[in-house]
Amino acid sequence: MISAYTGTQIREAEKPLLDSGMGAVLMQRAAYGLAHAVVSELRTRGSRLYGCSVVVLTGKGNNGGDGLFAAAHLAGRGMRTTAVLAADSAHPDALAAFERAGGRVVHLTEANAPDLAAQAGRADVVIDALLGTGAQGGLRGSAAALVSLLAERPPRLAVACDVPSGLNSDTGETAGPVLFADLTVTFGGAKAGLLADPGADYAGTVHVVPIGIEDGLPWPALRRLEPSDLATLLPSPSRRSHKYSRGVLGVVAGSTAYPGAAVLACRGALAAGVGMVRYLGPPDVADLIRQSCPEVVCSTGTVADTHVQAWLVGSGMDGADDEQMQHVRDAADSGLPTVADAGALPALPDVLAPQVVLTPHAGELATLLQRLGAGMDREAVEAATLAAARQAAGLTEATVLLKGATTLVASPYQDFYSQSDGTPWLATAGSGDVLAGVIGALLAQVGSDVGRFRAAGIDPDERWAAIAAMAASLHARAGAAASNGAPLTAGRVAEAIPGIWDKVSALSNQRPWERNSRSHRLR
Ligand SMILES: NC(=O)C1=CN([C@@H]2O[C@H](COP(=O)(O)OP(=O)(O)OC[C@H]3O[C@@H](n4cnc5c(N)ncnc54)[C@H](O)[C@@H]3O)[C@@H](O)[C@H]2O)[C@@H](O)CC1
Ligand SMILES: Nc1ncnc2c1ncn2[C@@H]1O[C@H](COP(=O)(O)OP(=O)(O)O)[C@@H](O)[C@H]1O
Ligand SMILES: [K+]
Repeated sequence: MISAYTGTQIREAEKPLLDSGMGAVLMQRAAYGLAHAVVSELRTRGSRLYGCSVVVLTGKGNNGGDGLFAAAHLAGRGMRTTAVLAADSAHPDALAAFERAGGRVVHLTEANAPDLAAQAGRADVVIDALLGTGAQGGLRGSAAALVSLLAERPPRLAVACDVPSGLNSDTGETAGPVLFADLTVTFGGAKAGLLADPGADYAGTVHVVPIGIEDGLPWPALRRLEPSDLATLLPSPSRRSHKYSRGVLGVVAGSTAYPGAAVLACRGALAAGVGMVRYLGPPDVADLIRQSCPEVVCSTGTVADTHVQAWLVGSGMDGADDEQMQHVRDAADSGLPTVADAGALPALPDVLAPQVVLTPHAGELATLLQRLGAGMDREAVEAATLAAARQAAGLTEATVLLKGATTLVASPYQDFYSQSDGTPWLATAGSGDVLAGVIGALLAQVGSDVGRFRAAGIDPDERWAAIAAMAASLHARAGAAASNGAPLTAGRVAEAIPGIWDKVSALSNQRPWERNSRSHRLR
């Protein structure tokens, strides 16, 4: 499990060490980790090190200090280093070390910003050390001008020091221009803003460098499940299992206009290991399901007389079908874990419960928030995904999974997950229906297995968010595997799920020391 923290949490964890006079040591660790990451990245790219040109953009705070000390290390390896000082001062010890190592210093002004941007654009490496966790708002003045110009002609390798400057390290929100990084080298722990869109767009690959504050870190602001977590959390049947003990999912989905959504939701659920799927819906949709997924049991009863462990409601549903909408409300009211997708979202009461997992994309979340009186349109949701998901979970008291390139899950309590394991090829019609099926299948199988989550360090009351994150990760990994860089259809995402399940389950046999490393990369 990868944990991410707000800038404030990281600074509080640093404080006892700073108070005991360890500040310079922490900075050296950060700078060495940054320099080492730059060297590794250049080697991976097959670039030479000696004579390689490095431009470090520096602000006046400790972030600039990290950048200057790192550049001093790189100068010591024979790289041609230039520091662009964007403020009227710079970290004095770091600047002195940089100059001693033979680095060249230039001062940024409004007038020379275009020249320096052109120079940085030609460099082999640009290190962005303008602002870190101490940023108040975005880049301003000549630093903003430089970064805007650099965006037009980006360098071969842009490396952000701790966070891309101008990005809010707590939320991933931006104010003003931000340089897109290929690699963000972040210190002491991942910052939550690097794992939530739009911050994740700017961060590139995130590399965490431990600096010795890790034991003082609090409960993370955000977590990310890794394959080894899936290996621990995914169920496997015991020798005496039968289809009912393995979990039955009830599906209320599809309409005459969108019958395929019900089929895809059922396929997602079947592929994700559920013991049985029972379908409740219009006869024409049921006929299509019988033809496409003969494993599904179609019935005509009500929610109350359909015996299941979890419900999936809403995919491809038509709000005009009163009977179906009544099923949706009954399922959400049943107390059973329920995934509520697409057409179910407008039909549900405002206040729900944590075992109800809502699965909006940004547009649907904006509509939901507007209904609840929180005025956010789609653009506002996309600009502040973490805040929007948190607000929706708080207002509805449900678990909210916000779909997108990064999928965020917010529990109504304190747990948040960010999964980004997929491929943009997943943005294809029906892909969300498959995801709803996977969530439903996992709710039915492990929703009541409190011990499984407690053993994995997850508060049992917060397990609904963990289940949604597990499903998002499985779905995204299946999509990436099925696509392999080429176009994808939703049905193929479902087909790829058992293969991914098998692959990650194999990790549970791995030796624990193979799962840990001191410094790690986030995919
Ligand atoms: N505290 C420590 O000992 C450590 C801090 N580390 C580094 O220190 C960074 C935090 O350092 P600081 O607290 O000095 O903060 P920053 O370096 O992020 O920047 C703060 C400085 O920039 C100015 N500033 C803030 N917002 C601005 C804006 N929008 N435009 C222009 N100037 C602005 C502030 O007045 C302040 O002088 C971390 O991101 C990390 O890189 C690491 O060296 C590890 C150890
Ligand atoms: N750019 C992207 N990169 C990775 N995954 C994406 C991207 N865009 C969308 N997805 C994923 O694809 C799925 C799309 O779901 P949704 O928008 O509900 O589509 P539909 O309604 O057609 O089924 C979600 O799981 C979402 O997280
Ligand atoms: K930075």
